[in-house]
Amino acid sequence: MAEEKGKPAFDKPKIELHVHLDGAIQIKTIVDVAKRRGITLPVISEDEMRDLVIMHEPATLTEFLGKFDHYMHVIAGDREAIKRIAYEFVETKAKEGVIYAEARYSPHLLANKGVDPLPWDQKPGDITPDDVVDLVNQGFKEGEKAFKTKVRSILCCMRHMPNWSMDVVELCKKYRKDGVVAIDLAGDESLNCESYPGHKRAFEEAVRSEVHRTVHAGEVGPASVVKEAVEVLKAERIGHGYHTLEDQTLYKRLLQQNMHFEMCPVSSILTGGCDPDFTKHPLITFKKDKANYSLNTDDPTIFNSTLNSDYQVVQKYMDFTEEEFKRLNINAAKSCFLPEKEKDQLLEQLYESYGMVNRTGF
Ligand SMILES: O=c1[nH]cnc2c1ncn2[C@@H]1O[C@H](CO)[C@@H](O)[C@H]1O
Repeated sequence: MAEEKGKPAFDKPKIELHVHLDGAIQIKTIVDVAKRRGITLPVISEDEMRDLVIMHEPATLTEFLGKFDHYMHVIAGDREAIKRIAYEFVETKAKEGVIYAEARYSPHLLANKGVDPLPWDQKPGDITPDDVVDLVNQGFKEGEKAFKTKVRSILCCMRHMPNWSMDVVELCKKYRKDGVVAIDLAGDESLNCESYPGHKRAFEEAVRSEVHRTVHAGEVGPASVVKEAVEVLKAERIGHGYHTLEDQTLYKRLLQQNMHFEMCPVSSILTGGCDPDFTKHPLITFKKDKANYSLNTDDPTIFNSTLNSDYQVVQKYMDFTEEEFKRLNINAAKSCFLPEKEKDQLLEQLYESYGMVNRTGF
């Protein structure tokens, strides 16, 4: 899904709330780091590597998650690489006109010490999940200085690794005043929490310590996963949530509660979450109902996309207007996990650049 040429669909400041740091790594960086570390990749050139990593056709979430296996071992366990991907992330977002982003990742999946089992068949090293958070913070801070885009982290628990989740919430608490704004649950949502109490306990601790919460739910899985995210894990935002529409009672209740849905249109097709016909996309219903949602890239490396691709798709196939783009970005700012004062400043910045004197109705 290459970016279409021409003028950006919405050439104004934007907010992005759902993007995986490890799904937003430049292919060039992967190839460079592999060379420096003497890691052999399955292919040689940057073009071949891109071809291997990107999804060309709609597939399944499981096939999509398999794409990370091609390159995570290159970045994991390497200080310079972890810092570099964070710094370059800020640069990319600044170029896309994003003034504030919440980037998510699993600190465990980038570590090579203090994580059981060690991911990606790595040799043991000296980078713990805590070190990973610190390195990403350094990259984001240097990036913010250079490119003026603010980025904060959301730390992911992984559905298939419930024994990591307590660590994740503890890291959220430790870094709450230093770059980390929330906890997430990512990975294969067919594994529910009833059978994985580790996540439930971590999210209970998040509630107790006032750590913000978002959960991947209803992306490819049924509405019951969304229900569980809201009722059991006390999610304040839903990652994706397309399949919420299959339970109209739940959908109406969440509309009433003004629940925020982090929508990723390009992603939703390629992961098999939604019908490939964009003109039938659930987002059209969310828009009609004036729901609270944002537009996001999710994993731009693997979808070969930019934030503009997502804006272009909804403009072209779902009749999104400039007014709707403004409305959804204001909703994103209102639903972001920054402290209230910083959130107000962000909103002011949007109102001003959108030329909105009358702020009612949004
Ligand atoms: O769309 C998605 N749905 C569920 N899990 C995802 C998605 N994109 C990425 N990840 C998973 O989240 C981890 C941390 O960033 C990634 O390594 C990947 O396994």
